[in-house]
Amino acid sequence: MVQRYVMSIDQGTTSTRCILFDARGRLVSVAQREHQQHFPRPGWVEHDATEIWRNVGRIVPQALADAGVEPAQVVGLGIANQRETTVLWDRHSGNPVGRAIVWQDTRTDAMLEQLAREPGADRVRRLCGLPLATYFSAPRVRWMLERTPGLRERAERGDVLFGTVESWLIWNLTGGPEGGVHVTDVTNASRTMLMNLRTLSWDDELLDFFDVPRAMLPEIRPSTEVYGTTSRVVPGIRIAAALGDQQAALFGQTCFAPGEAKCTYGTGSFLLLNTGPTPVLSAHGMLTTVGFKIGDEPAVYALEGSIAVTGSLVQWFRDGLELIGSAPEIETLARTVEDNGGCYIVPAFSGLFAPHWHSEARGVIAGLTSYITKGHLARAVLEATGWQTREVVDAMNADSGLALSTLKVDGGMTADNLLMQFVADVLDVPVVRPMVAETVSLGAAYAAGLSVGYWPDLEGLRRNWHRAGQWLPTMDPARRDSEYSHWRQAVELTFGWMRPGPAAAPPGSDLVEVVLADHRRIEQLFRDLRNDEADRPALIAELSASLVAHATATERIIRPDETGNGLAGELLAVLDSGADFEKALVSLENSVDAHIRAEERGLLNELRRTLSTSDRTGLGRAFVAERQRQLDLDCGSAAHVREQGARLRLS
Ligand SMILES: Nc1ncnc2c1ncn2[C@@H]1O[C@H](COP(=O)(O)OP(=O)(O)O)[C@@H](O)[C@H]1O
Ligand SMILES: O=P(O)(O)OC[C@H](O)CO
Repeated sequence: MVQRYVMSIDQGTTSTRCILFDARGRLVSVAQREHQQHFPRPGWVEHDATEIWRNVGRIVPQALADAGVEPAQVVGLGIANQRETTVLWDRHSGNPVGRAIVWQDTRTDAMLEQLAREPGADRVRRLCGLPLATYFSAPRVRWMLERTPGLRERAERGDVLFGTVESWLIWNLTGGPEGGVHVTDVTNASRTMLMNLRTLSWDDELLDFFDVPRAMLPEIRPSTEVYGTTSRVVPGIRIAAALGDQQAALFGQTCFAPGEAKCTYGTGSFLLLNTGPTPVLSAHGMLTTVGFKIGDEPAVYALEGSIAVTGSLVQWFRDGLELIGSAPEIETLARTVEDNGGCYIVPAFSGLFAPHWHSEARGVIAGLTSYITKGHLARAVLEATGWQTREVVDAMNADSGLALSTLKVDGGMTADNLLMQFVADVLDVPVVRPMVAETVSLGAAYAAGLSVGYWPDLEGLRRNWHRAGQWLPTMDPARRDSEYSHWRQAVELTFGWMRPGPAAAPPGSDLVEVVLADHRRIEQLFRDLRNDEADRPALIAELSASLVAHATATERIIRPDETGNGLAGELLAVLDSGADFEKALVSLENSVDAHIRAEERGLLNELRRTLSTSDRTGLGRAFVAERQRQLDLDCGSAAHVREQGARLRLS
C-alpha cells in the first residue's frame, strides 16, 4: 500500500521549516532555511517577504526529496506562521510593498500613544481582546498607508493586499497574481486588532478606528479547511489548515480542553491557556485570542501571555556581544558560576509585553559590580526567561482563578536543561516536554490531517503525546521569593525609558507631584459631578478609572504591603447607580477625601523626607507607567472592580 504523509510549513521569525509527518505523528523529514533579519533603525525589525517565499520554494521540494515522497502521497499541507508580521503586496505584480514589518517592531509606538487618546480607544480591547500595543498588525498597516504616497488609494481599490505571513504564502502557493486565494485563518486574524472576537469577522468600528480599508483584507476562514490547491512550487497539494504558530503549538501539545496550557520557548515565548468556547477578557495583562476553529465547529478561545524576548536574548548574547559562539554554549557558560552574582537582565528590547505592556520600556542590566563575569551574565540571560514566565503564570493564575499545576513546554530553548530546571524552580511546578519537540509543525500537521480525514478525531491525536523530559522544582522558597523581588525591582527600572513621564504627569515626574496631581484631578471630578448639566456617565467612568488606576499604582509602586480601606464596595455602589446613587456618591467622596487628607499628611511627607530626588523621579515614572497600564486594561469597569474586590485599597 502507498504510504501517505502530512506536510507542514512552520514559517517562524528566524527560519522556515518544512516537515513531513507519518500517521503516528512521527517526523519523516525536515528541511529548513533561515532568512535575514533587518534592523534598519533602533526598534525596527523587518523581513523580506520575497526571501521567505523563495525559501518555501526550496524547502518543500527538499523535504519531499529527502524522504523519497511523491507530492501525490501528501494528503494535505498545514501552515503555521509567525503572527502579526505585516505584509502588503501588489495584487497584479505579486511584489511586496517594502519589507514586511515584524511583530517585534516598535515604530508605531508614537502613533499608538496618539490613538489611545482618540474617541473609541477604550472600546478596542473589548472588541478585539488586545491592548493598544506595537505588537499587533493594524497600526502597522496604518503606518504604511500613511507613509507611502498613493498607497491608500491603491489599497482602497483592492490593488494592494494585506496579509500576515500565512496569507502571503497561501496566495502565492495557489497562483499569486494568477488566481491566488486571499484568505487568513481566525487565529491569525485575531492578532490584527481588526477582527471582532465574538463574530469572528472584520469589525467596522475597528476598521474605522485604525483607518484600514476593507478591500485590502483577506477573507477570514476556519483553521481547518481546504483553502485551495498548490499550483506553484510543488503543484497538486491541498492546503488544508493554517494557524498562528503559537496556536499551532497549543494544538500540537494537544491542549484541546479548557484549562490545558503550554509555553513555547523560541525567539519569544508564548504561554497559551485553552479557555473553551467563550472569550475571557483578562484583568491582568493577558491577551484574549482565538485558539483554533475546526471547520464549522465553534471557535475555541485562549488566554495568552506573550513574552517578546527570550531566545532572541540568547541570540543577542551570541551575535551582538559575541560572548558565545552558538546558542547551546550559553548553558555551558552559565554553569561556570554558582548563581547570577546579583545581576539581572531585563530584555525590554521591544518594550515589555505581557503582563506589563509598556511599549516605552527599554532593557536594563541591573546589579552590576566588578564581581560580575560573563558567566554571571549568561545566568542572568537564562534567568530572564524564567522570571518572565513566572510573571505571566502569576497573571494567568489570577485571571483564571486556578493555579497551574504543570507546564507543558516546547521550542528551541527547551534543549537547555539549566533553563528548564530554573523555570520549574521559579514556578514551583513540574515542567514537562513531549517527545516531538517540533510542536508548532506537529500542530499544523494535526490540523491539516484532521481537515482531510487523515486522522479521525482529537482523541486519536491525544494518544500520540508522549513525555520525553521532566524537571521538578527544587529551589528553596525563601530564595525564590527574594530573587523574584529583585527581578521585579529590575523590571521597574525599565519603565518609561522612551517617554519620561507621559503627558499625564504634570508638572514633572516627581512621585509626590504625580500623586498630588492625581488627587486634585479626582477632587475636580467629584466637583464636576455635582453640576446638573454634566455628562455623568463619562465623568463616572473617568472617576472610576482614575481611582482604580491610582489605588493600584500606589499599592504596586509605593506600598506593596499596605492594608487600607476597601474601595471596591463603595465604588461599585456608584457604578451600579441605582436609586441610591446620590447617597453612594457622597459616601465614596467622603472616603476618598479622608484618604487624600491622610495620605498628604502622612505618606507624602514621609516620601519627601526619605527619598532622594532621583528616587522620587524614578518612582514617579514607574507610578505613571503603572497607572497608564491600568487605564489601558480598562481598570475602571464594574467587572474589573468587582473582580479586584477586597484587593482594591485606598490608603
Ligand atoms: N540550548 C539553548 N539554550 C538557550 N537558548 C537556545 C538554545 N538553543 C536554541 N536557543 C534559542 O532558541 C531560539 C530558537 O528556537 P526556535 O524554537 O527554533 O525559535 P523560532 O521558532 O522562534 O525561530 C533561538 O532564539 C535560540 O537563541
Ligand atoms: O516565530 P516565533 O516562534 O518566534 O513566534 C512568533 C510569534 O508568533 C509572535 O506572535
